[in-house]
Amino acid sequence: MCGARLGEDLPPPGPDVGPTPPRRSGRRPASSPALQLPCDDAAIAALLSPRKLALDCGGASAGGVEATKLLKASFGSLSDNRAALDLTGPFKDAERAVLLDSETRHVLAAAVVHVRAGSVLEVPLFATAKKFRGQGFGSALYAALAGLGRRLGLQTLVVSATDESRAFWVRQGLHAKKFCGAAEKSAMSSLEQRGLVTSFENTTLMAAPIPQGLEPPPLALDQRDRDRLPGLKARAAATTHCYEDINDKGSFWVAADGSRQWRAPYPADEMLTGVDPNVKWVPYKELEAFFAGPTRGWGLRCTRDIKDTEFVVEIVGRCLSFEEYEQLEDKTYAVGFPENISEAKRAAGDRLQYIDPKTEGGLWRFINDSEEAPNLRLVYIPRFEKPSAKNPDGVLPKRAFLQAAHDIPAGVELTWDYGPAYPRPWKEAEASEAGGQALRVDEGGRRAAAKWASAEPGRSVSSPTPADVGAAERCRGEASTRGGTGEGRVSGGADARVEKPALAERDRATTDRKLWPGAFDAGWRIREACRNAAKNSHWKYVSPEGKDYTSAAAAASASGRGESRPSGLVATAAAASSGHESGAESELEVECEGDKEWFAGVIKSYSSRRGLCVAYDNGETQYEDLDDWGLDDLEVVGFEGDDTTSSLQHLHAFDTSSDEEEPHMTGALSAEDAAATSAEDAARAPARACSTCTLLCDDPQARSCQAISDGGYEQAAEQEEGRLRGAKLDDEWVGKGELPPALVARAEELVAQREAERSALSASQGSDSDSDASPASSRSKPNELAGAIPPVRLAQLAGRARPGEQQQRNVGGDLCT
Ligand SMILES: C[S@@+](CC[C@H](N)C(=O)[O-])C[C@H]1O[C@@H](n2cnc3c(N)ncnc32)[C@H](O)[C@@H]1O
Repeated sequence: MCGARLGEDLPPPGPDVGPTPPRRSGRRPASSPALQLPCDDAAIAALLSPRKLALDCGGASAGGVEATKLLKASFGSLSDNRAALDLTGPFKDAERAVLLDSETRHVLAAAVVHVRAGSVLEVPLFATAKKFRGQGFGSALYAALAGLGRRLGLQTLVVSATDESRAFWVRQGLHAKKFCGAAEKSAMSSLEQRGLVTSFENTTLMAAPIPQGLEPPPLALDQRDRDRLPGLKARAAATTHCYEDINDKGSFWVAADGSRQWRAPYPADEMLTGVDPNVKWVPYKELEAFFAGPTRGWGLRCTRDIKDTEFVVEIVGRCLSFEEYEQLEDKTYAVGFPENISEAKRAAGDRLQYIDPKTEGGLWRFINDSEEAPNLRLVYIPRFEKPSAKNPDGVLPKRAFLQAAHDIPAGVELTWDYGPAYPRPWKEAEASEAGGQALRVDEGGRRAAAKWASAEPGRSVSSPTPADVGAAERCRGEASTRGGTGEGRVSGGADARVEKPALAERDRATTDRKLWPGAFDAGWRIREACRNAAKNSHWKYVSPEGKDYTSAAAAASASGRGESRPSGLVATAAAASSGHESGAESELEVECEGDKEWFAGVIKSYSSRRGLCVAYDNGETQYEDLDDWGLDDLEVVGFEGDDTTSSLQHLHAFDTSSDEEEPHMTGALSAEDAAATSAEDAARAPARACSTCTLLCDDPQARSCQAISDGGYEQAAEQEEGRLRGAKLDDEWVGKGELPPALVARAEELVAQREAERSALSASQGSDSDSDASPASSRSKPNELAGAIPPVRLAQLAGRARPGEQQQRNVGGDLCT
C-alpha cells in the first residue's frame, strides 16, 4: 500500500514508565587478552583540544567520582550492571573512557570500553551527563573511541543501545542487524556466535565498521545542536508552508459541491478518552517545525520533554478514498492504512483510506521518517478487528495519532516509521554518501523517479500499482520541491502526466516585461511558486518544457539569452534616496531598456538568494537580482534628511535585550521608529519580532511573514547548519531587510564624494544650496539631489558586525557551550 502506513493497534493504556536501564542477558562473552586503549594518542588529543576537550582512560576510578556517578546514574539501577560499572568479572579487562572539559575538568561523557579479540571494540556502557546533553559531547566521545579503535587496527565497533539512544547511534553510523549491510550483518552474527559481545536485555545490539587509517574520524555534532535555530510554531508554519492548520478541527471530507464535511464530533468509539480516560497530550503550542537540513527538509520537535506514551498529535487532514488519492498530484504527505486494514475497509465499503495534510493539516505533516529509531509510533482508534462470522464488517480504524514510543528530551527531532511501502530515495543518497560519494537527496529522488519511469516504457498512472504511483509521485514532488530541474519527472506516456491545479500566472504583458518580448508566446510562464505564493510575490519562471527557474536571469540564461538580464532592468539607477519624511525605506528607480521608462519603488527587503524585494509604485512587488546589475550601473541618487531622519535606516537585528549573541536576521525600522530614534540609537535598537513567527521582520502585521517566505529562514538555517558543521560561512549572506553591503559601500563612496563636492562648493560659495531639494525633484533629476546622509552614519552601518562575522566568532565554542 502506498502512502506512509497509518497506524498499528492502540496498545492498552500502560503505566507512565521512564527509560529502562539495560540489563544483562546473562550470556558470557569469551575471555580475551587485555588490550590497552592508547589514550595518550596525540592525534586524538589534537582532535579534541580545539573544543577544549580531553580524554581520560583507565580503570574504575578514571574520571573520578563524577564519572562513577554519571555511569551509576545511567546504568546503576540494576545489580546486573555492577560488573560493568566496577570493571569486575567479565569486564575485568575493560576500561573506562571519560570525556572531560579540559579547563574545568567536568565530566561530560563516559563509557566503558572493551577491546576484544576478533578486532572488536565493544562499548557496553555509554552516557552523557544530563546537563551537557544535546551539545555534541556524546558524538565527540564516540569519535575519540572510534579513533582509538583505528589506532589499534580494530574492525568493528559494537554497542548495546537502549531505545532512547538508538537514534543517537544511528546518527553516528551504527545500525541494528536488520539494517546493516551484508558485511556488517555477518560480522555481527559471528561476534554473537563467538560470544564476543555483551548483550543487555531491553537493548539492541548495534554495530559499525571502524574505518581504517591513522587519522581520527571527524567530530560529528549531535542533532540537537540544531535547537538553536528558531522554530516555527503552528501559525507561522502554516503560513510559510502554504497550508491551513486544522489541528483543532480534525479531519474532513470534501463534498461534491466542494464544501467541507468535518468528521467531528466523533462517535463514542472514536473518542480517545474512551480508550484511555487518562490520556496525556503534549500541548500543541509546544511543537514547532524547524529546518532539519537540506536532505530531510523540515522536521518537527517539541520545546519540552515528552514522556513515554504521551500523545503528540492527531493525524488530521483531508480524508480521501482510494480513487481520490489516485488523483492527488503530490502524494508526499498522504498516509494510508496497512494493506490488511485497507483491504478490509475496501471490502466493507469504507471510503476512508488516506488522510492528506498537504493543504489542510497540522504540524504532524513535518514529521520525518525514521525506519530504524523512530521515537513516535502511530496508533489508531477504534482498534482494528478483522471481519468475522460474529461481526462481518469487523471494526475499522477511523482516527490515527502519534504517540511517544519512549521519553523524548526537548529539542530532539520527532520521527516515526513511515512503514515498509513508503519509497525512501534518500536512502540511496545516504548509502552513496557512506561510500564516500556525496550525493544529495534531490539527485537521488530524481534518479529514482527517472528509474521508475524508464523501467517500463508503457507505464501510466491509470494502471500502475499503488506503490508505483506513490513512489513516482513522491520522487517527483521531492525533485521539484527541492529545486530539481524536473529532469526526473515521471512522464511514461501521455496519461502518466498528472495535471497541476491552477496556480496563479502573470499575464502576457507582465511576462514579456519581466522576461523578454515574446517570452509568453514562446511558452514561458511566470507562475506562483506554490499555491497562494503570489500573495507573497513568490514566483517561479517556467520554461515551455516545464522546467522551473527561480529568477528571471536564470530563465534568460537557460533560454540562451546570456547570463545578464536579457532586456528588463538595465539598472541605470538604483538605491538610495528616501521620499519619506522619516526616511525609513530606501527608494529605487529603475529604467527598463527600450521604452526608457523609469519605474519607481521602495526596497522592502533583501535576500542574497532572491535579491532586492522592491514594491513598485504601480502596486507590483518584484524581486530584482542584483547579480544582474554591475555595480557601476548603480547610481546613488541622494539621501534626504539629517542624522535623525536620514534614509537607509536599516540595521542588523541583534536582540540586545537578550544574552543571545547570534544575530538572526536584519530588519528595517518602521517609519515611526525611525523618526523617533536617533541615528546612534537606531543603529543599536533591536528590531521587532514578527507577530507570525520568531524571526525579526519589518512587517509585524503581515499575515504571511516575508522574512520566511523569501527564503530567509531556510537560508539562515542552512547557514547555521553549515556553521555547526564547521563549514566556511558564506560571506555574502545578508538577511532580511539589510541592504546589500556592496550597495551600501557604493552608496557610501558616492555620498563621500558628494560630501567632498559639497564642502568644496560651500567653501567656495559660503552656502549650502542643496538644502531645499524635494524628494520628487530628486527623483526626476537624480544627480542633482540634495541632502546627504552623513558618511559617518553609513560607515556605522557598514561597519557593524554582519551575521556571518558574528557567527564565525562563536564557532570555536560550539561543543563547549
Ligand atoms: C511528510 S514529509 C515530511 C516533511 C518534509 N521533510 C518537509 O520538509 O515538508 C515526507 C518527506 O520528507 C522527506 N523525508 C522524510 N524523512 C526523511 C529522512 N529520514 N531522510 C530524508 N528525507 C526525509 C522526504 O522528502 C519525504 O518524502
